[in-house]
Amino acid sequence: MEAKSSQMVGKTNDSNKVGVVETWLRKHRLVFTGATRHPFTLSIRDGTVDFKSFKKWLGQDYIFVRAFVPFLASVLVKASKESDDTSDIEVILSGMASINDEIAWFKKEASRFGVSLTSVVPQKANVDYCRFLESLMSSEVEYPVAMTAFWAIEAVYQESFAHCLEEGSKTPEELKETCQRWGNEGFGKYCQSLQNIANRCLEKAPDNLVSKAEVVFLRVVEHEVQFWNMSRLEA
Ligand SMILES: Cc1ncc(CNC=O)c(N)n1
Repeated sequence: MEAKSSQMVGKTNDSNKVGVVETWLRKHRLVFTGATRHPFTLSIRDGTVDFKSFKKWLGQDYIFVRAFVPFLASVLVKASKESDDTSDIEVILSGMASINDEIAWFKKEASRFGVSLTSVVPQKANVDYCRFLESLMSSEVEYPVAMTAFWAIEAVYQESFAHCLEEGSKTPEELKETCQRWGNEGFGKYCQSLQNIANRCLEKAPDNLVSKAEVVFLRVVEHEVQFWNMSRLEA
């Protein structure tokens, strides 16, 4: 029984099945942790963060978030054509609604920190990440693959910022709102919904698509690490 259940990981149909995403998270634990426990977010958590780094991240992330909108729209289009569950559209739409809020929040936050969003020059890591997003927008990229990227992008932020709000963290008062934005319980539930959608799609997908999605997951994680690295001031 034991041997069978481990062989069937990600492929079982019982209610307490282990999804494909969980198997990747186990297999690539260290890589994923590199993105969700990055020195930049850990410095927010322990209160040692340099506000210049934070401002640099804020300006760069605004550019990324603007590029994320058409990516979300492309996932919505794929879902409307390829998904067999109409609730996927609702989850994606809720993500689009929160991005709308987020753009307004970035403007408010930037003015509070004295960052001029119109004069931010995108750094190489940002340009590379946005280019990667663009490649995923192609109609040639299948829904399960795009959905995997979508989940991973959101999950890295959720796990990173939720950690800054945990018991014992010394996050500076001025940065708590940022951490709340992605670390709150509602955003956690939204990420779980994205993960469930990804799992459901991947379960039905042929092996070659699952492998493609796994590679995309790892590339998202790499891009996220590079993105955090940009906050280094010498960079
Ligand atoms: C680089 C990066 N990755 C993920 C997110 C979170 N998604 C939307 O806000 C983000 N803002 N920036």
